[in-house]
Amino acid sequence: MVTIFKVSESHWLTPADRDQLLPELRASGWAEVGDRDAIYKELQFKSFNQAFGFMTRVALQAEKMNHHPEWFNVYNKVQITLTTHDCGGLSKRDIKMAKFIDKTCNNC
Ligand SMILES: C[C@H](O)[C@H](O)[C@H]1CNC2=NC(N)=NC(=O)C2=N1
Repeated sequence: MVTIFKVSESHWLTPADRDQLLPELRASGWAEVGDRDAIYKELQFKSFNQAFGFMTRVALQAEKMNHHPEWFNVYNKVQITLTTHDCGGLSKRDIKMAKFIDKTCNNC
């Protein structure tokens, strides 16, 4: 008898998950936060208009996923921290959101 464990997307990432999933995000500019189990990236756009348009698209995705970034915007810069509050650290939702962010900002 095979037992299949379905791990929810908001489950804490195991070390093996991290070894598999984080290198790709590090390569696109994400960094692990020193004092939190979270990942961080700074984005710079051509204008505030571009930055806010990006934030609008991410906000809609956040609502769709029920997974919200911690972010800070000054003019054309957006600082983003991703972590899963429900599990107190990184989960697959953070990986999914980071990939969406990278796709949406066209490697800005
Ligand atoms: C009540 C609501 O569903 C939860 O608080 C959701 C909302 N958005 C969230 N966003 C993030 N980043 N982590 C969460 O655990 C989370 N949980």
